[in-house]
Amino acid sequence: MTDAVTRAFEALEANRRAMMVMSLPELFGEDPRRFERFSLKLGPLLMDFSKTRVATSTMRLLVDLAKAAGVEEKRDAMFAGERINVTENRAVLHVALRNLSGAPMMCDGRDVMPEVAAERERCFAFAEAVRTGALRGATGKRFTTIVNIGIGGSDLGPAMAAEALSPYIRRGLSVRFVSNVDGAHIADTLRGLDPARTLFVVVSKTFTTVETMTNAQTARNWVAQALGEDAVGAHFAAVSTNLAAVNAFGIAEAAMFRFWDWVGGRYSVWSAVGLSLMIAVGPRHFTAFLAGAERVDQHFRTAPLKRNMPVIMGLLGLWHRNVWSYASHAVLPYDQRLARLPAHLQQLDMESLGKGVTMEGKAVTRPTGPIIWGEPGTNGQHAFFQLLHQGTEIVPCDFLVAASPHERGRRHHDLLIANCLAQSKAMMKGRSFEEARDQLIARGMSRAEAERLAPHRVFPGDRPSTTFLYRKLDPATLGMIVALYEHKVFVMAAVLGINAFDQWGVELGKELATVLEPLVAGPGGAEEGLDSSTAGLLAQLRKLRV
Ligand SMILES: O=P(O)(O)OC[C@H]1O[C@H](O)[C@H](O)[C@@H](O)[C@@H]1O
Repeated sequence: MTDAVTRAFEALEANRRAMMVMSLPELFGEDPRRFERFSLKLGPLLMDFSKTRVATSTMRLLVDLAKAAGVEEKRDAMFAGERINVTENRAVLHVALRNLSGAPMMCDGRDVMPEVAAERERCFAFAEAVRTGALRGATGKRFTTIVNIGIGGSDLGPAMAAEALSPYIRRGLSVRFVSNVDGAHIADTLRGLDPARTLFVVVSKTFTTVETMTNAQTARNWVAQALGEDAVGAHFAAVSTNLAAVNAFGIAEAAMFRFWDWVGGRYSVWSAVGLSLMIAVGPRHFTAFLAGAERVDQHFRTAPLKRNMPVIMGLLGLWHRNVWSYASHAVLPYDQRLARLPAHLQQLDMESLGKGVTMEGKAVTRPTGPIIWGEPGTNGQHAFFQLLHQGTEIVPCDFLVAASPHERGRRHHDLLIANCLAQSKAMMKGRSFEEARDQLIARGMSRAEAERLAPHRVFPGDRPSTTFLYRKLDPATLGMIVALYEHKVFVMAAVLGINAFDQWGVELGKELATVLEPLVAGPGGAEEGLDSSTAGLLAQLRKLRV
């Protein structure tokens, strides 16, 4: 971390201390224009961060922090195709995948746009053929179910988006996702499916991931058993960067769709990794999804920092994580179809920001990414919101809600919105002891009893939240939301000086699993040298196994 960044953080620390004399309700009280001052609009989407504890001075200092850290230069380096993923020596160009303008994007001195466009066209043609029935299973029946086999970035993005866009899925088609190596997952996924009408899309950047390969093999056997070995080819497509491994699995080149090493797994839904989604919603809606993201990219590249939505999201993330020391961040979509958004953002944010060393390999001096978690409202209200309102941890929250639903009839949606607004208001405003007590007395309770109960009914308030309000959860808006969070993460990593694009932290467990698998499968007696916990668990496993 450079001296300039350290100084910018120190100035923010001082700002925090100064801010502590005023509560959020007081900030609202003193400035009737607080909402206008601390909200941003981008097309159909509004971001209201007036309920975070910031003043104009805070925002100025946060922008100074971004400048000191060279966020703009780093952003431009990403768009210019520089190898900013220094530990894997790769460029980071998922933005090229949604560059519908076709303007050149360079990687190693070459414009990648022609091959991006060509591969997208191949995917679209394949998707259309499945949708229209031009492409059928081995017995001549139309496909009615697409099963996406993948994990991590090869699962979460498309799974999240397919659920979010379910109103746009073609009638008569359904899409399922299987990821876990737990055999229960594929067993439950395949139950009730007709092999003759099922198309598998095996998605793996590396095509070596053990979960995906194991599930793909099981699916292959399932098809072969029902329809015969010769039928297998007609029921599989693959998405990967590893052509040789796809061939070795027996999937023909015509049914293989590729992407590039400059697309990180958690940033890959925009590529052929979105094939299942393309089949489900069709090329037109998928293009709208890309266009939403492209709109955010253009904004991220050109808007001044202080009015740049993903920049502000990232800076508020740093304000909360690094200046106020809040350890977690909740994503609360008041939009049931965004149920998998928290899981997608967990990978996006925690694999990107869960780092302990800087780009130069030195231990970081400040905390890095927060813990990301969440569930849709209103469900969460009846579960963990208790802690959000009265617990001792302060958790900054993102609320997301659409102005209009896809469904007819307004009652459900009016209730949904009212609840969303009520929660962020309650977090901000809280309820004092006196208010709680007087409320109880007004309901006819004795003063003594009211004073006994009131402490339990106090809400400290002053808890920060940001609300994203959008017209409707359509493909373009979903594209915007996902791209906003991607760039938010970019901004945080840029300031913290860490590499957002590698994930070495997932390797050790994989290596150890490879060593342990033969011990789990074997007859025992090979535990020598193992720690006593692992050895003890293996011994007990043998006793318990039926
Ligand atoms: O697409 P694949 O190569 O199968 O990788 C799937 C996932 O597994 C890895 O372990 C990484 O942690 C993820 O970033 C990646 O998305």
